[in-house]
Amino acid sequence: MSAINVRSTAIGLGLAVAACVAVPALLSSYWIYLAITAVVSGVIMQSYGVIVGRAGVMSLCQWSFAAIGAWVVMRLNLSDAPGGFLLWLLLGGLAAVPVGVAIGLPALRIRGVNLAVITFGFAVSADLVLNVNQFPGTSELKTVARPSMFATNGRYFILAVIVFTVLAIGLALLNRTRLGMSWLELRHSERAAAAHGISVARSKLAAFAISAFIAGIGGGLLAGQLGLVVSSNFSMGQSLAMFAMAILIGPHNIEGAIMGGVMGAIMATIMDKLKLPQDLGGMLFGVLAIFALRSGISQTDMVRARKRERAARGLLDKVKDATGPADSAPAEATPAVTPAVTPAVTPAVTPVAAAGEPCLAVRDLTVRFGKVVALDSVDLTVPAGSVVGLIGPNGAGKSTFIATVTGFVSGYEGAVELDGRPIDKLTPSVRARRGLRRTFQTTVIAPELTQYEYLTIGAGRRLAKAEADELLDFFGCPPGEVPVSIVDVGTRRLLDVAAAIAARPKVALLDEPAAGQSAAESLLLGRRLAQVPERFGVSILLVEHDMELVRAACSQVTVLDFGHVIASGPTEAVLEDPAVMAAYLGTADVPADVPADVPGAETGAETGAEPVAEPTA
Ligand SMILES: Nc1ncnc2c1ncn2[C@@H]1O[C@H](COP(=O)(O)OP(=O)(O)OP(=O)(O)O)[C@@H](O)[C@H]1O
Repeated sequence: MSAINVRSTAIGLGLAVAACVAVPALLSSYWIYLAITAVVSGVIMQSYGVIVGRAGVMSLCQWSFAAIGAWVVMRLNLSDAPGGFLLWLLLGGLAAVPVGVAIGLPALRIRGVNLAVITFGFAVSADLVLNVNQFPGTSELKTVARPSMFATNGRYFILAVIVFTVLAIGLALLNRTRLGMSWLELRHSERAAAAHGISVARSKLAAFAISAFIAGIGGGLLAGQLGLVVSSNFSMGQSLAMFAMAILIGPHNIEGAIMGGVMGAIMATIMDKLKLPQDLGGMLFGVLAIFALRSGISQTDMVRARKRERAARGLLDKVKDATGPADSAPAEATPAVTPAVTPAVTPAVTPVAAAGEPCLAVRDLTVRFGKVVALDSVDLTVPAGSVVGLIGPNGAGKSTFIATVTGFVSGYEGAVELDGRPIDKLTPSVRARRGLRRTFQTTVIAPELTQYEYLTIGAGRRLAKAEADELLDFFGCPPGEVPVSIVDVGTRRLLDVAAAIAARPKVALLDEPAAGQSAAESLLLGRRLAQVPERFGVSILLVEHDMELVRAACSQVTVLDFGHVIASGPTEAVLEDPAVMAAYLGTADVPADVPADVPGAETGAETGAEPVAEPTA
């Protein structure tokens, strides 16, 4: 499921070999030199691909990392250090890593444009330092000694292609790991990443470190190409133009890195031939990049998404044909839950408390937002092997309860215990890894992921295809290859629930998972959720407004009103309690199965966005 695409890799390798044969044999020395420039720029583009394209961090200082690589290579060359050029290249890349991590540290607290300003500041400082201090060897005119095998420009082109290819394969493998996929999730929502147990800090620092390493290698290659480098080779203008190009093209896709490299090399030549100032090229990319930023998607992402969606639509049509018109039967005709798969084959991954024992125990929980007391001394227990409902009118404090228990709201009073152990001091990502997963009222899933990939992120481990298929079938999601971009909002919520369950946590806290579903789909989901503890070994705390769903899923219900628990106990008894109906529905005369999202205005409470602080992971 997460293996590297063999066909694309074989085609890519074939093209690389063809270029290595054709370029030195067929092109004049001028064009060979330009081809080297394109490949070296392509290497540096790959560093933008990691930090800007995948992790979504606005880094404007990749050329400064490249300068560090070049500096190390030239320094080692000047002192005739042992090991030769290839070792120096590696050391140049490694030397950029601690600087990348240091620049990444502010990124743990700062985002977006503010972070761009910090990286810009570093690039400007590096520019100043390089202007004052020459690169080693420039005053002695000691040019970099290339390896004898790659001494000529034709041969050096081959070396550059080898380095580019090795990095591209390494990144393709990395992108399929949890770390690589976590970058995509970070780009879309740090909260969602933390809820999946991803350490936001570690992922961001890793992105900075790896991108700095690649840029450092690129800088070292440039030093080998030019023999001697000067500060203007790593100017701010260059950095900005490459950044703009990265936004526009999307160098996290291999074709984007190649196109970026080629355009970077050719643009300078075209400007030269047209006798136009070089900065004009950078400005042109800058303008185009603004359009890319506005649309939120790079050119290569757009092309890839269209291709993938076309293929997935075919797959969806096939599934529709296979299942026939039964799927489009009226909502009322929906039968009792009939999962299309064989009964549970996958045992729970995390050991859970014995059935009936408290798995999640919350005591005396009080949360204040200024003068608003969102939760007031709330006690709630989720016994192992059960589905517990948490209901109440809009603004009662349900989402705040989930956010607090999962660590997204700090500074609360009370105690939260998971499997008998206090977790109050833990960050959201650590709580998630301990076995507490949550979904959000507003689902944010990176649209470029397939459902399989999203489940893998949620699971936090390699997921067998059969296991992923079982989960998707169980929750009624389309086939796993279908990209999230063409999945409707209601199904994305189900996918989110499936991803939470895929982790086999001790408890999954689901915040209105049925929003966007029809009444029949919602009822079906309720019946499915009721099976989850036995089938997947996961207990559930369910926040919902749909009383039919709550009846179908929950054995116990706790009712909140203005942050207070007003009732708690077996579902039917609680839902028929006149005090609950009065509080929840506004009148005891209204039947309990009327959807309860209507009278929220009676409380005068705010609804909507997730009331949480930024994750502290
Ligand atoms: N970040 C915040 N700052 C200030 N007040 C907040 C914040 N988050 C929540 N509140 C308030 O806390 C109370 C509980 O809100 P919460 O969103 O938890 O209710 P809810 O029961 O989940 O509502 P809904 O059913 O509409 O989702 C509300 O009065 C809300 O306005």
